[in-house]
Amino acid sequence: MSVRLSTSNDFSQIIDKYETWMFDCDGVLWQGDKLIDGAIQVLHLLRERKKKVLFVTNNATKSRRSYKTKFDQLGVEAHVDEIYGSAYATAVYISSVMNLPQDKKVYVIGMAGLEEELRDEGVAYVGGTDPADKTLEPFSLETFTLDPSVAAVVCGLDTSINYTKLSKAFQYLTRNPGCRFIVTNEDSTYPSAHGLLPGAGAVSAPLRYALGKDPISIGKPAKTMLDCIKAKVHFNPSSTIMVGDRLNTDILFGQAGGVSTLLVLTGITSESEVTGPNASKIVPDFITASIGDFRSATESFL
Ligand SMILES: C[C@H](OP(=O)(O)O)C(=O)O
Ligand SMILES: [Mg+2]
Repeated sequence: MSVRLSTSNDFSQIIDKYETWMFDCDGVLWQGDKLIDGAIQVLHLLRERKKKVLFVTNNATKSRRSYKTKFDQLGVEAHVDEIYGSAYATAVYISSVMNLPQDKKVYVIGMAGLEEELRDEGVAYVGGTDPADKTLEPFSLETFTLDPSVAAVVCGLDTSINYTKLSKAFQYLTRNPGCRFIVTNEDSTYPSAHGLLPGAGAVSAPLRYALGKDPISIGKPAKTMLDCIKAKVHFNPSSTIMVGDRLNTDILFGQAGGVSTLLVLTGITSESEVTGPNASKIVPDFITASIGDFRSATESFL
């Protein structure tokens, strides 16, 4: 059973216990461009207490650099080397784990942030934000020229997803021998400031269905994301806590990495999913309504 945090003493004890804090972003720190109440103060408090702060997001629409800009615009202190996004982890996976040969490239379904991370890792790509693919014209297989150097299809959240992109991806995956199918993450939904929208998993779902094949998924809960963090940051799992709003990504990710987990209820997961009669089998160590609740920890030091 999860421990429900409520008193200022509960929050103080958690702060004392954990040295490394991994924060999910959408649904924990913000919803779209709207900050969660108290997030700035709580992050400030953790930094004051010399905690290590990391941001671990499945949202692949932004690169680490563009996340830094978002943090700056929202007035939240963050440094590029603290930010781990699934776009970055995907680019690192392709360049350093898959070792994509220099003469090969990937076909991208995704946005500018994913392209930026691929460029930074020296991965050549086609598709993505190319205006030629951003069309509502019917796709013509007759006039399509298959690029034999495409060795992987990478799919992330793409708010301009269309039939042309899906068809091209399908052609590469079925006609280029050995072409790999990689997704940045599989979140079924995305918590915008105004409510839920289809997530990256929903964007790649038509391809999975058409191919009858599961992709390699890089983001939480996959170990690939954790390996990417471990390659750069040293942390002791027993004094690390993962704070997230989704059970099957954030909380599973934390559990797989052997770190403690805290669920907040400002994003995807509702209270009934953790406490109701049909509660999920994924049980976080701690639950609180919002990250802002940690502000009350300051009260116990007054
Ligand atoms: C919602 C998720 O981002 P995260 O919650 O991991 O920051 C995503 O954009 O798929
Ligand atoms: Mg989230």
